[in-house]
Amino acid sequence: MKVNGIPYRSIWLGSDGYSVRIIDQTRLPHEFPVVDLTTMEQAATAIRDMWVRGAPLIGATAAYGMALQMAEDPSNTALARAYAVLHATRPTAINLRWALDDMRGLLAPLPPGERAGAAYARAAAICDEDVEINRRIGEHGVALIAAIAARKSGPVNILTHCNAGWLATVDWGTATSPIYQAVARGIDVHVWVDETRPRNQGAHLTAWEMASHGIPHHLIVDNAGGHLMQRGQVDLCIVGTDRTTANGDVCNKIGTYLKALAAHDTGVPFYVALPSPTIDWRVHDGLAEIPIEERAGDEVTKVWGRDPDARVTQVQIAPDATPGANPAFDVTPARLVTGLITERGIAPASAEGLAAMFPEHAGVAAQ
Ligand SMILES: CSC[C@H]1O[C@H](OP(=O)(O)O)[C@H](O)[C@@H]1O
Repeated sequence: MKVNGIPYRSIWLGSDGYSVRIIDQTRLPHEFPVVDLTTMEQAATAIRDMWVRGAPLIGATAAYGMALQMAEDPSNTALARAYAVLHATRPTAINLRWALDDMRGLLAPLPPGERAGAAYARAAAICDEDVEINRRIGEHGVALIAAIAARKSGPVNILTHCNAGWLATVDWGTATSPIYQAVARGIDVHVWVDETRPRNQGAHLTAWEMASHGIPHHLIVDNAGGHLMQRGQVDLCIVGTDRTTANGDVCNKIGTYLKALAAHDTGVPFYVALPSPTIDWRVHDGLAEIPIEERAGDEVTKVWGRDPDARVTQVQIAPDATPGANPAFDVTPARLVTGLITERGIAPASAEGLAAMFPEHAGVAAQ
């Protein structure tokens, strides 16, 4: 997307043809630092410490992490170590394993001398594929927004949780792609942006995306969504996902389940924007099988922001003696999901719905 009129992706190859450039998202919205990754270990750090985050972008960064390793040392030992180090960075987003399996499957059979070139080419292709997938998600999802706009006066009020924007992907975003495409078509929208404690990806990232794009929006506390739904102030919920099971259970940022419960109770449509690499076809019970990342407690007891002297700093909001508990994701059962907006169309949140949309995976899902 454009930033001050300049088109950006969230990850791109440096002009040297070797380094990988990213935006350090931990510094947004107050700074926009572009960082050069030059080693696999730096790519792992970027994922683990959430300089980059969002399932598709995590996968893309891991793919380039493998390429950086192959450029430095294309041996079988280095390939295995790169897979292990990158895979250990974060446990929940399936795109990480998907990308690493894709890269290892490509590279392992190749002679070491051919691995670096193949790795960079495949990492670039994964990025391009993500952009096209998200563009298509937008094309399918915008119809939902247009249908609401056709039957109401005033803006279509959309609630989203965390950041499933272009910053969470290579471009367009998943949950935001229908919003961007609605705006491009002149549809009047307004976005309720959940701040999304404790990392505040909504406040720091989604609000920044909406403001940068001139899209009307308000930042709200996570606990306000149900209240707004009860009062008819939310027409549609669209969220992202980090891993969706073969039967449509959706793992996403902590707090998503509570929004889905409120939407179900108030009759607000609750859609999940779902690129197919985020489907884990081997999993059928999200609650039982999806690993939920536990992050540091101080992400709960401390918060980042800009002080009156314009310094980006961290302050403590709880007593010294108070530990934080910090599950980073939750699982929304398929029964609470109105539909899954994929790059091929909108599917019911069910095994049948996903198998019909992606018949080539039906065999794996049936196991
Ligand atoms: C398009 S995936 C976005 C997804 O990723 C976020 O998690 P995190 O920021 O921790 O990587 C969040 O769950 C978003 O919905």
